Amino acid sequence: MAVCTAYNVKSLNSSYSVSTPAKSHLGFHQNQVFFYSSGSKKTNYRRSGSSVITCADSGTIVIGLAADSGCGKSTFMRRLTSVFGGAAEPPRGGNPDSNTLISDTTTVICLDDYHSLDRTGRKEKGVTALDPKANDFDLMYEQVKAIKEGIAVQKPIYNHVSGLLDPPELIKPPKILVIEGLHPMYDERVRDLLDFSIYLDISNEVKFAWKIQRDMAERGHSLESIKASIEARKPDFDAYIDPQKQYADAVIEVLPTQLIPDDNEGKVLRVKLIMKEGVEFFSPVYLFDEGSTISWIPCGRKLTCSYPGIKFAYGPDSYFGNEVSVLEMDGQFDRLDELIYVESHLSNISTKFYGEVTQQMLKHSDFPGSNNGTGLFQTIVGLKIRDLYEQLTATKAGAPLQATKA
Ligand SMILES: Nc1ncnc2c1ncn2[C@@H]1O[C@H](COP(=O)(O)OP(=O)(O)OP(=O)(O)O)[C@@H](O)[C@H]1O
Ligand SMILES: O=C(CO)[C@H](O)[C@H](O)COP(=O)(O)O
Repeated sequence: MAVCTAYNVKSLNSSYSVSTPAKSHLGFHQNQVFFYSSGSKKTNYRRSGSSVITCADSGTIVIGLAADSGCGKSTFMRRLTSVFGGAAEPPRGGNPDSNTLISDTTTVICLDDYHSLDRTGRKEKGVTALDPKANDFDLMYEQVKAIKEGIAVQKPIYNHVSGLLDPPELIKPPKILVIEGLHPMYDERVRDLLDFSIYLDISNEVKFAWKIQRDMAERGHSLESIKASIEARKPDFDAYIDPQKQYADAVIEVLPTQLIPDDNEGKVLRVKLIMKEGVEFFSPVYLFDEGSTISWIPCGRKLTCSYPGIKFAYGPDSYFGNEVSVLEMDGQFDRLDELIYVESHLSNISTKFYGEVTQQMLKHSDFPGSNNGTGLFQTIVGLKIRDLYEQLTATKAGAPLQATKA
């Protein structure tokens, strides 16, 4: 959707005419003229006289979400889509093994679709899917750029069931495109297209515990095969995936709890939300007092906590040489409805009404991590993305036009 505004247009009257495919969506207000159209980024509108007005498209906003496999990307995407008030579904009538999820506002594409080598090809060449050699970054860049500019693309599909590359599917430009997967911030060209980026940083101990839970309980894998798969991926994970966190605007870091000495169960988690300072349209969340260093145990009269309790921390820090604010939660909630007490002490959470975070968390209490900092911080980042989208769209829509003589 292009929303174009021309300022200081003199002598507007009903005889003003515009030769544009969007003529029916022309609107006047005071001395401004608004055009609404769909299509590519720049559209020229010719006035009946001789001036040409160039206007900018509000375009597609692109969000990058990076994490290793099995680290909560799908769960995060479901929380994000819900913040925009919809449910995401695979493209209708398309490949049943498509990795894409579409809702009214968002389209989530999985970057596994840019694997250039299929499962057999990787095996033959002795490379993992994490190796850049197994991925087509030129195509990823071209297609994300095209979508950002309002152009639909035929994106390949990597079929996780067969391990083959399936025929492509059509991706139309949405309001928000989320590119999720192993490498959204690896290639500098793709990275530069991102309006906001998130890295889910799951420590090895926790990743192992989650993998066991899913792949052993739900997929029937053995403990040995899970260990072997994590070990086999580790060198490439360290070389190509993990370094991307230095570029992220927000990092959700998940660590074992510090509340239970030598805990190795991985059930109680310590979660940090690391937020870069100075990112346009993103103001970091804070606890009590912006910029201060705070330690807070909220358990007591207003928050029920069983062993080992809950501890929050907040303060400024440095992360890969960048100034950041860090909000931390260790422990888990006993009663989600009491989360409102914590929410009311957080600021800059970009809610539209009092208690929206608590409402979202209660709505999805069955999602993994809903009783701890993973669910809380994913929900908050979802709200921040909505806020960023609204600010970016408003800014682009209101950007002064360059009016030039034809
Ligand atoms: N916050 C969490 N707390 C506990 N377990 C979690 C959490 N997030 C994810 N998990 C576990 O990890 C599994 C994978 O989560 P999810 O499907 O969201 O990850 P993913 O990154 O999309 O995985 P993949 O890339 O393999 O599809 C879940 O089934 C669950 O067992
Ligand atoms: O890391 C992964 C997903 O993020 C997968 O391992 C990768 O896509 C390879 O797929 P498959 O397991 O089907 O061979």
